[in-house]
Amino acid sequence: MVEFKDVSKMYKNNVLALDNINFKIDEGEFVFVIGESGAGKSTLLKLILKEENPTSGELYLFGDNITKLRNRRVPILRKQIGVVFQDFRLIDNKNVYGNLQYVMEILGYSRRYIKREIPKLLEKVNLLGKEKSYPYQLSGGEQQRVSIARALIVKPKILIADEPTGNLDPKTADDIVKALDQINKEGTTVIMITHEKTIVDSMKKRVIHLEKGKIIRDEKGGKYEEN
Ligand SMILES: Nc1ncnc2c1ncn2[C@@H]1O[C@H](COP(=O)(O)OP(=O)(O)OP(=O)(O)O)[C@@H](O)[C@H]1O
Repeated sequence: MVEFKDVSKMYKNNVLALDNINFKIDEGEFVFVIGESGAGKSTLLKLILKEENPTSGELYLFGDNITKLRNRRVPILRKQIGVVFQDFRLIDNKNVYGNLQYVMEILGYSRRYIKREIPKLLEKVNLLGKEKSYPYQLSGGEQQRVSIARALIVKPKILIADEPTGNLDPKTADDIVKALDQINKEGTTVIMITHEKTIVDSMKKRVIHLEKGKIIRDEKGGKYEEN
């Protein structure tokens, strides 16, 4: 589903953010990407989303080599990937329903479909009944669940979560990870960047550990730190 073959990324300032990366993520996997600040985690995501291109190596997504994908084809690729950010990125002056509706309208879905689909999305993240609430009326965990629902609009094959629990207390963080786990169990591949040791240790999922642009560990059922 995602494959990096000898991928390196050097930015224009000569920083080598990724150094000969090799890994493959299969359909249905749940993978944590961990590593210190500057290890290259965000760069890895940017390559998957085609926000950046590798300096060398080959990148495969859904079986296609996307290394040299034409710009006009990038939106089609992105529609298959949902993204969740640490800072939620909701629209403050739209309520929960409006936040989802807005994105769906931009994507060109019909009014009927939107009306039918929003309750299903909210049900998935356990937010039915909160349609009329504005972001400021929601807890951090609820806001993050709205952003997860928004990421699910396109029915993505892959959900990428970039430190989704970074702004949340431990209990709420745990709920968010459980929501992601449930989405994974329903078939979506999940890639989650995190710094939270307790979450990684409790989930016992695959761990890809980056250090200075290199993968220093890729372990199934791994922990945050090596045993
Ligand atoms: N657009 C850019 N131009 C130049 N250098 C960059 C750029 N983006 C990232 N870098 C550098 O590449 C390296 C990897 O950065 P990256 O953002 O991928 O790390 P990270 O693991 O996501 O860090 P953090 O946990 O702090 O978000 C760092 O040395 C960073 O300064």
